[in-house]
Amino acid sequence: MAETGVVVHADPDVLAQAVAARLIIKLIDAQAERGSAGVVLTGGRVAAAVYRAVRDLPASDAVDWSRVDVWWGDERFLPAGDPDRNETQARAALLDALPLDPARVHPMPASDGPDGADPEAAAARYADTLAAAAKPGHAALPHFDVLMLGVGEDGHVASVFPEHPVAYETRPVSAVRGSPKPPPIRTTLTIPTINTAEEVWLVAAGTDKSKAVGMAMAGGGPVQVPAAGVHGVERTLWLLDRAAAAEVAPRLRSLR
Ligand SMILES: O=C1O[C@H](COP(=O)(O)O)[C@@H](O)[C@H](O)[C@H]1O
Repeated sequence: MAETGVVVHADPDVLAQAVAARLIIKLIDAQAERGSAGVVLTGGRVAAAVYRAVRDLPASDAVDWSRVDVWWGDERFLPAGDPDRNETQARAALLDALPLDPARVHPMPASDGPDGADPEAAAARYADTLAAAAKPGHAALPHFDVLMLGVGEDGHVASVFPEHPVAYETRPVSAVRGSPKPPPIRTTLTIPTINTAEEVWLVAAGTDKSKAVGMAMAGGGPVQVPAAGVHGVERTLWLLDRAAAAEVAPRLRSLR
């Protein structure tokens, strides 16, 4: 049975360091077990801090980065290189410093990419990219060892926003129009796709996240609080700082 864990760290810096260390170990273990590793990145402030911490931790040399597949959970549909793209942020904070195999880095298409400014076509293209990396005989998705998510103040994860049509989407990847958080057009893995990951880590820091985290952990509805609807096949981990954990019931805080 899949387990759920909650780990609360003192502050955002300690949280970023701890998540970075955990990620390095997870990738090392995945490579020892399967020969390669697949990670799904997220965007946002805490994610950027985690990426910088991975870059700066000497233990990251123990990962064979040439055998890591890098995917994204969501993307702001903007031109390549735009500073607001999650890809741009991850490259600047971490990826540019790693000896990755460029063929194994899979950003979501940009708005000046092969499909132009058509996010539905970009989402379909990303679904095809995922399917092409799937193991024969498996569903049309590759193996995700770990999928990281930030948590929005409104409870969104990736670009699945509360009460938005994307919260009901069953295709693997979706365009998002009318996002309540700028920019308005995005692409995202959908909840059913997120929930195929071996481990899902929800990483949140700060008081502004405490309400959403508290509601998600208290069993909020997945359409009203998308963070409540995600889970890993083997493990779901809530990785929080004290401020973000402020509204988590004490009995849930001790889950391991
Ligand atoms: O727009 C987005 O926001 C969320 C949360 O970001 P944060 O800065 O509040 O931590 C992020 O998880 C998502 O990937 C991104 O597109």
